[in-house]
Amino acid sequence: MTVEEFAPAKINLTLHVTGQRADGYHLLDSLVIFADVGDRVTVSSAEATRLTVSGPRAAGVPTGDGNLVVRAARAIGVDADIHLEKHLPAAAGIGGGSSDAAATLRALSKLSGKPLPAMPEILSLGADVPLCLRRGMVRMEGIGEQLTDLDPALPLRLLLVNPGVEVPTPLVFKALRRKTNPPMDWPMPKEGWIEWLAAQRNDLEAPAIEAAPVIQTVLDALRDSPGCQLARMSGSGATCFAIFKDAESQKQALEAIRVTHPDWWSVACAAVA
Ligand SMILES: C[C@](O)(CO)[C@H](O)COP(=O)(O)OP(=O)(O)OC[C@H]1O[C@@H](n2ccc(N)nc2=O)[C@H](O)[C@@H]1O
Ligand SMILES: Nc1ncnc2c1ncn2[C@@H]1O[C@H](COP(=O)(O)OP(=O)(O)OP(=O)(O)O)[C@@H](O)[C@H]1O
Repeated sequence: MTVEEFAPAKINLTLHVTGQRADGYHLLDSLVIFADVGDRVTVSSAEATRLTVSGPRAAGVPTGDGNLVVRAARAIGVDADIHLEKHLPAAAGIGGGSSDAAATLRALSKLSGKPLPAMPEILSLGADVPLCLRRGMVRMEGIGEQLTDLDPALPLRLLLVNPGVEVPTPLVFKALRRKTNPPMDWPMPKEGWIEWLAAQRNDLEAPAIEAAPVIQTVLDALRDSPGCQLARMSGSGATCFAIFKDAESQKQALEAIRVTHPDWWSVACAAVA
């Protein structure tokens, strides 16, 4: 038996850092959606766990214990042949490894009939792993363990753009100067949602730009694109997202960015329900 699971990119539409715990982990308030672009995890029963990786973004992805997919298989306690088809850039703020781990847990749970591990174990795989088991639009609080499912995401027309620099998450959190910042304005409104979103923040954007100034170049390119309603960095970067007013402006912006920056990873996508 073979089970296949999609591992979508997660997009932090907002990421407010509201405090820091004694163990160093930061308290977050984040609005998250999932994109219809992502990796693919396929599992089949085996005597011992073995991981193979292919796909356009496979280069440099670990195939041993360093891969979150293998750690996820250990956590649920199911041996399998696992194949990871990698489409998302790594260390990019769109949850590549975390989403792969979540997809692996789901796939191995279906394959074996075993339930998913409990929250503390899932969280220990990575602060984003519990989040990546969800779909739709989610509010994430705590260090990533407090999750509230919201109404399904609006049919957003998005671009994701990554300039090809890997920004390690710990480095960006460390570079954040003010650890206590206001949470999101809540509740979020149904009318004037884009304006509300524009008034929220990603507190990791400034420290990530300090580490990798090209992120500002990405944001400028997106904001200068006709029809762009909002552009912001996702997670700890360097991937940025932009929301477009219609399909035509989304398409034109993608074409223009691919011409001016053929070395950047850029895709058009929508939110998955
Ligand atoms: C920035 C986000 O992507 C937002 O969704 C996540 O909070 C990061 O999630 P993640 O990559 O799964 O994070 P982990 O692998 O658990 O942690 C990597 C490192 O990020 C920092 N970290 C992560 C999450 C958090 N709430 N506070 C932190 O300070 C810690 O230095 C930690 O050592
Ligand atoms: N399945 C995986 N895919 C990509 N990288 C992985 C994977 N498992 C482990 N890694 C390692 O984890 C590091 C971080 O990659 P990942 O794609 O998880 O990024 P991230 O930006 O930290 O995600 P997040 O949005 O959760 O912060 C990589 O440099 C890589 O060495």
